[in-house]
Amino acid sequence: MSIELKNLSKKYNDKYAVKNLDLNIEDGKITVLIGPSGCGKTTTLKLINRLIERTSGDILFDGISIDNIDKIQLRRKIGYVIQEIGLFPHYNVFDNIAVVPKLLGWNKKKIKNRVKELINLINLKYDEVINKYPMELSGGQRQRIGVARALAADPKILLMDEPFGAIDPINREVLQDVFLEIQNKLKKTIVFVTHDIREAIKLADKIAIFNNGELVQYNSTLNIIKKPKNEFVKELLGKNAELNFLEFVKAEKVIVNDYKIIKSFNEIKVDKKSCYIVFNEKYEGFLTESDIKNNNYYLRKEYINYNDSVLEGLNIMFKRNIHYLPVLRDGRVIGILKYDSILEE
Ligand SMILES: Nc1ncnc2c1ncn2[C@@H]1O[C@H](COP(=O)(O)OP(=O)(O)OP(=O)(O)O)[C@@H](O)[C@H]1O
Repeated sequence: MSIELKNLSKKYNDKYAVKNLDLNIEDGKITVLIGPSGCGKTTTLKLINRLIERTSGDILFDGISIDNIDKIQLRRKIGYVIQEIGLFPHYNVFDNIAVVPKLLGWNKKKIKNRVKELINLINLKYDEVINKYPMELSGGQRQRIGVARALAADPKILLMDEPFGAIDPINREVLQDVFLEIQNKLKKTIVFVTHDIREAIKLADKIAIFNNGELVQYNSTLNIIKKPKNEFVKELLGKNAELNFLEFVKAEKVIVNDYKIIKSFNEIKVDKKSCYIVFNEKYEGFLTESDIKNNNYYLRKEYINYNDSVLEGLNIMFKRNIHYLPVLRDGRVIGILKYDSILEE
């Protein structure tokens, strides 16, 4: 479900918390809102969820104004995850996740199946956690339960306000990876607030940079890194933005399809593909255009997985002195990393 913010403003007394905000949040993508404290990120999330009312402008969901959507209907379409998650301390994990399905009047069997499915999705073991109370869980586990709870009624939109902010750096990385896996499967429309530029680079399809209630720049992660609009954006990105990008962004985000899959060498034609991938039941290896020109039909075996970082891919390329690298997901080729075009869009 897409969300369009149109000339949206929110004033408290005489001061703008959000000012003349135009933002098209794409369906099925992760949009990250980032900026200094007090710049209006949380206010924007609350406006979308109608926890607070706007002063002026409009918010459209798949083209329909928020004024024409029933508040309860709207909330059902939206899951909300916050930093100190707010799990109910006297409910066990099962009851915490089941809050919304129970409100919706689902039957017991449907609720149990859904809770099981969600525990599986967030990579926890059902029997180990299901009867525990929030205080018996680690911070990371609590946060996962919070995500499961927000997803319980299968909302189309997920609003996440610094959901991993209070987690230590190592567990944070794990949670981010789990989160990306979940998004890969579910393709929700996600608006994610963070302070942490590394987190933004890792998770975002698009980044919206805020300052003083106003939108400074909105673009794909790579375009922002390549063309920061002004000094403020440059400073926010920091010195190592390109390196962060290579380190944190998953290979699948920068693949190209400039390759051909073949079952035998007979299928090789001079059709200007940069790379031929030999694939029978499973991946066997690849040849590059120059291998073919040089009559070198010795299959190269390297590849990386879709969720490895681009930097890992580059590492292999440097070591093996190659410019291409097949990217696999569940044993299938989903594209190639191409040295020349990694930082292109
Ligand atoms: N209920 C309120 N009453 C008055 N002012 C408010 C209220 N809520 C927010 N503000 C002000 O609106 C501005 C934007 O706040 P908001 O919480 O959206 O910022 P933020 O970018 O999420 O900050 P942080 O990263 O610190 O959470 C701030 O100046 C804040 O003080």
